[in-house]
Amino acid sequence: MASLPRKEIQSLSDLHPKPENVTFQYGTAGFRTLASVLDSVLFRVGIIAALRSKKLDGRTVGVMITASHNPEDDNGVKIVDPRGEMLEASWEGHATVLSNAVTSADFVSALESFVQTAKIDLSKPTRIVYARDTRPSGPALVAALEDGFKAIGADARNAGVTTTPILHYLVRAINTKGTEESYGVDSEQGYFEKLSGAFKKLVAGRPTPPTLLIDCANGVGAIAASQLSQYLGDTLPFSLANTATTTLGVLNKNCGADFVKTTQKLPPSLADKLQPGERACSLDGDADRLMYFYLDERGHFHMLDGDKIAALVAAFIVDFVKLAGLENEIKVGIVQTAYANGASTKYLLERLPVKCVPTGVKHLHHAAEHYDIGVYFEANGHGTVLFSDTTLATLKSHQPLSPAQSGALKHLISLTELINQTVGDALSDMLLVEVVLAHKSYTGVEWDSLYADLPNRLVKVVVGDRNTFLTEDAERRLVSPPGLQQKVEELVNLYQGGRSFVRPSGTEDVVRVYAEAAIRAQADELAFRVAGLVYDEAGGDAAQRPKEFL
Ligand SMILES: CC(=O)N[C@H]1[C@@H](OP(=O)(O)O)O[C@H](CO)[C@@H](O)[C@@H]1O
Ligand SMILES: [Mg+2]
Repeated sequence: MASLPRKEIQSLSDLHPKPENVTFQYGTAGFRTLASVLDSVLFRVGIIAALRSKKLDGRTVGVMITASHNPEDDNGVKIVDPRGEMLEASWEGHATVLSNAVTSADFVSALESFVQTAKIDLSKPTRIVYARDTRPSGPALVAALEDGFKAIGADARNAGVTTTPILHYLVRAINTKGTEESYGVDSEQGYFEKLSGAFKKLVAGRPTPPTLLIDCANGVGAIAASQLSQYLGDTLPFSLANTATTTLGVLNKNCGADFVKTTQKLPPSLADKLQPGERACSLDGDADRLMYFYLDERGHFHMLDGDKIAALVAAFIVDFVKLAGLENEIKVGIVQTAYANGASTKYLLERLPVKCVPTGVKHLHHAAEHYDIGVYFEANGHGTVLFSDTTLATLKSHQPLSPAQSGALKHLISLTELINQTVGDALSDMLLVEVVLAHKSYTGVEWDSLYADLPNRLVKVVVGDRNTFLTEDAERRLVSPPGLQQKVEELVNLYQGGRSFVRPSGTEDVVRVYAEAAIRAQADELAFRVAGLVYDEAGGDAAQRPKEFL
């Protein structure tokens, strides 16, 4: 039986000491915090990822260094499983424990006991592919990660600076290379060719759409989008904004998908670029989230978020399934979280099965796998469409009975290639939206009119210990602190069309309050009343109470 290279690990680990007084947690988005404290975490993740690969018989696992839409000074790291999916949940706990071992010696002992209890065969090979976004802290963190690889002797491929979804794509492409399930050529070029090739088939014969303005959040999406444009040629003209990937201090600042979703406003930098009647979209810092928006004829801003994308895309896919004569074989379903706008849930429920799951992509992804075609989107614009293996086989073997069926079938197959099924992918989703808009001859206005969003408000509440907040029913109800849920409901009942829920964030040290109601002023009032209630119940200091809380 091979054993861990104790000495190498310990001596390299000494170069990456764990900072005192910091407790790390592998949460919804992996490890994510201030970049300045993450050095030891990266070193250790190098080793943990290697063990994960060994545990999976040497299949390739991914490591992505990014803090997505969070501020530039943050960074983070997450491990990607062989099918391009998020790390299996049980390993999140192991990663947390290992990252918190105090000294190098403690870390090595913790590793040894983990290898034993998890029954990891150390003689297995190790394969890893890793990448980072454009954050200035990236290179140093990559170096720490590489020390981890070196310590355990991992065979690791550097995919450089790229988007999170491209890294997920690479993982799946590497692991399926040369098999029947081949996901594509395992290079960035392979990714761009796959997406652009499918897009061109789907829009063939249609007029060139008006130029799309893309806000790249000054992040890695700017690099990927500009590469993509070379593959698309004039099939989709776009112009890029917020592309300053090397300027300090601008990443995600007053721009990007999270800015648009949380402020429900046009990024100020686009004010002189977007004209009334035109559509645009924003990516986030690692290009896995997408928000669309447009200015109406009077210049008013309208947001088309993840819920609107889900509604647009799901209806389109359902139509093609019917046109292809497959409505009995292939059932389409939707997955949302409690943050989905109530109006979207109502609209979708009238047409399709809809499931609500807890926040976090892995929950949505797993639930979507239960449908033949599962469409999932978080309201914040992270989502994708999954085609089950059976569905893929059905699409391959189905014999169309008419030219119309044959055309629809071909389109469905192209959609399976256009959509990055490993994870939400802003660029792939953007092409998907553009395909639907082109087929339906929709502008932002027609798309927006599918349903009218209920006004809503999201508020953060800083509390002493967010872990005292526990929820049930896909986070829609609080079970602890005791009695609080009932008080929330009493407030909700005072508002027409009111809905509100309270849950601890998985990525920030806050409790989030969401509220919606039939009119804007009421949604705001309900949110701030519930926030005040939460603050007071959690023993918040009266002197520090935010003045907007009611
Ligand atoms: C309200 C909201 O947008 N929450 C986000 C946020 O999670 P929290 O657990 O709410 O902090 O970050 C997650 C990871 O990016 C994302 O999946 C989720 O949708
Ligand atoms: Mg992101």
